[in-house]
Amino acid sequence: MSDVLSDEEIERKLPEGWERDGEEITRRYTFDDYLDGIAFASAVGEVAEEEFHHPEIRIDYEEVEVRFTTHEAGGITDSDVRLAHLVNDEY
Ligand SMILES: C[C@H](O)[C@H](O)[C@H]1CNC2=NC(N)=NC(=O)C2=N1
Repeated sequence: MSDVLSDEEIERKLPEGWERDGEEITRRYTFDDYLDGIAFASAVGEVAEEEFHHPEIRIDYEEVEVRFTTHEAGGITDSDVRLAHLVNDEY
């Protein structure tokens, strides 16, 4: 099981555009077209399933919010950081 990161490690490891919110890391992605957001969310789901580490995804008009935490560890781990980088690569 991944170990929960310290506050300092989290701040140091946050990928571009991501921020900490309690025991989660999160980023909002914006789109010119609603269906582009839908396609992005689907791509995020594919990555999550491939990596077996799943985010909370909120789809709004022209915006998609992605949130990661490691449920099994009860906090933010390197798995969350790794997936956040992979999600950035889908944007
Ligand atoms: C039972 C547990 O949910 C699974 O082992 C996997 C699936 N996807 C997961 N996703 C996230 N974000 N955290 C987990 O701890 C996790 N665990």
